[in-house]
Amino acid sequence: MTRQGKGQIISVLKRSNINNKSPFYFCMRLISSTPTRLIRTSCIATKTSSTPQTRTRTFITRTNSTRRLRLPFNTSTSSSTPSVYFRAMSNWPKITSDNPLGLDDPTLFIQAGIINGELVQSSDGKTFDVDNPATGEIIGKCPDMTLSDTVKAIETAASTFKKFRLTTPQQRHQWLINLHKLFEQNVKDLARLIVWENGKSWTDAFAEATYAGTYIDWYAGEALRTHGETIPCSLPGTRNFTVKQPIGVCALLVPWNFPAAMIARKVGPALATGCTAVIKVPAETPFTNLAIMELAKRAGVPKGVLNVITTDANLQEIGKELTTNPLIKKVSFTGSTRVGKMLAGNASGTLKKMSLELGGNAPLIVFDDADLPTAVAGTIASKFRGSGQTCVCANRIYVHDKVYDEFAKLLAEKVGAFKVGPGFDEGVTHGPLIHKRQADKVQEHIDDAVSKGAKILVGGKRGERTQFQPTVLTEVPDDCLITAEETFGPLAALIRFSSEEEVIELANKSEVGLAGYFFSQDSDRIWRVADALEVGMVGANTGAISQAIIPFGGTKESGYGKEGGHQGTEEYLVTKLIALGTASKNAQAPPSFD
Ligand SMILES: NC(=O)c1ccc[n+]([C@@H]2O[C@H](COP(=O)([O-])OP(=O)(O)OC[C@H]3O[C@@H](n4cnc5c(N)ncnc54)[C@H](O)[C@@H]3O)[C@@H](O)[C@H]2O)c1
Ligand SMILES: O=CCCC(=O)O
Repeated sequence: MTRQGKGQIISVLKRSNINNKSPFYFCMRLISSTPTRLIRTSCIATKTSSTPQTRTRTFITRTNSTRRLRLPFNTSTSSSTPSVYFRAMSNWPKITSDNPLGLDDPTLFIQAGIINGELVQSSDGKTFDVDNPATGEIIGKCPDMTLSDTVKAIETAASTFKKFRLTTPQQRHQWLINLHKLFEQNVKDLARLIVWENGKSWTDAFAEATYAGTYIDWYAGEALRTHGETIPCSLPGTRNFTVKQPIGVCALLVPWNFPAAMIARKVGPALATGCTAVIKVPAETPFTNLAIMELAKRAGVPKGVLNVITTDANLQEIGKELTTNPLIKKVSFTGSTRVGKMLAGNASGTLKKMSLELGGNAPLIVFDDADLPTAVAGTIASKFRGSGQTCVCANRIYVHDKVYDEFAKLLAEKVGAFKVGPGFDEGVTHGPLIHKRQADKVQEHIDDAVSKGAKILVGGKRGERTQFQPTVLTEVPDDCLITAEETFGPLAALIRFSSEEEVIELANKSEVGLAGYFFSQDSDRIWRVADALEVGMVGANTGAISQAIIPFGGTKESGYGKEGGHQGTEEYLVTKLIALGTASKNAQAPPSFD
């Protein structure tokens, strides 16, 4: 469904009479009866008693805005003024001045940090802007919180922990159940916030918001399953058992690429186990995180349990505080290997428990016995999610010589049909990249590979701002930037191989090892290759592995610790042994046998 309307020309700025080919300019005011933000124009210039000429120009503007357009109409002899039509896409939220992001529930748009349940500004009064990567337009502001704000948040989390640790599993289960219900009820608003600040397509954002909710649901169950053990005892008169206790105050540092799912899979286990937290949200995407905090409050999570720091300028010193302050007992970080190593170095001074979910450089192998349509679908699912800005994205695609050309053709057909644009636009499958530097990196990887002999089969071009066309490169040599480091963008690099031994060696050459994928219909090979890949997660005949119920995490320099599954719960617990003795008169000595 699209909304349609007609714009009003307010003035024609220039009209050349020199020759028929000169363009003219006009200034127009677009008036929409519906509160619509994205407008596409299609201009029809009519020559008196002749066929109208149509020129289409796509741009984004606010409702009722004035815009200067330069369009090459061949109408210098015409006496008529062109008309402007616009179409607003149905996924664009309906905005008003008191609901600038067009949320069903505008109170979910929070531009503040959170300490002890209060919405707070920075102690030095500074703020930073958050923009929409599709347009560069500022969508809101957040406090640029300081070191002293962070210390206050840590102290709040520490004092709240003394009480929160005593809550029952049933209470925590109920809060998480309530929160999951709120995720479901507000899934569209969460998806809208994701599109506004991260830029991903509406379909991707909706899928992410739904996926995030599954972590809350899973950890609602986990709250009831933090069982200890009883252990046979070798000491007379003693019984051994273990209890699982919450580790304490957690520092949770979340990235921008999955603004709902990453916080959900850290906050979920923290709440399930009775930990409190200071959450450092990314400057690019704070609003989805903050909306989730508002939902947690509505779910009944007590104040002081989840404290949020928003910062941009003070990132370094706040990151340091969160990884060195002795009140913090655990750090969970998702981001680059470079930053992860630095934070782990900081945290080693007080031996904090750490979970690090860092960069990947996933190999994806298509063997000659693969079912090619399955391999193409799996490659697309893995490579292009979030426009390639996903830690488990396939990065190096090894294709057997015998099926290389056919696979490349099938993949290019699908990738060529993708539509890149602002995430709310109807039909857009892939949104822009988060930063210009991400788009530059994709460009650099393409240029490097092409200079070494690779060919661009489809895509390869930049679009408006940070847009990048989904790209397939063929004949990529194994010694280029793409194979050495994760692109984190919509670039599928196809590398030839001819034997299983060779490709396993190439796949394992990377110093990181998060995910790996392969496609084969030979059951013996499936066992062999799944065993041989040096990664934390393997997708065999699938490109989609992410689920709340699995242990998500990597090996080598992709980090350590798991998120999701029951393993993810353990990360927030300490196991305590209690050896319970009895009065010596009751203790039975072990019998002796002749
Ligand atoms: N594993 C993932 O899901 C993931 C997510 C984002 C980025 N990355 C990787 O990182 C690369 C660069 O992206 P980036 O520049 O956003 O990554 P980054 O590691 O610089 O940033 C990731 C997160 O860490 C925070 N951060 C950065 N420096 C920090 C510090 N000193 N203290 C505390 N927090 C800090 C950032 O604010 C952000 O929220 C990508 O190309 C990709 O390879 C991976
Ligand atoms: O990019 C990080 C995580 C993505 C996922 O959970 O699949």
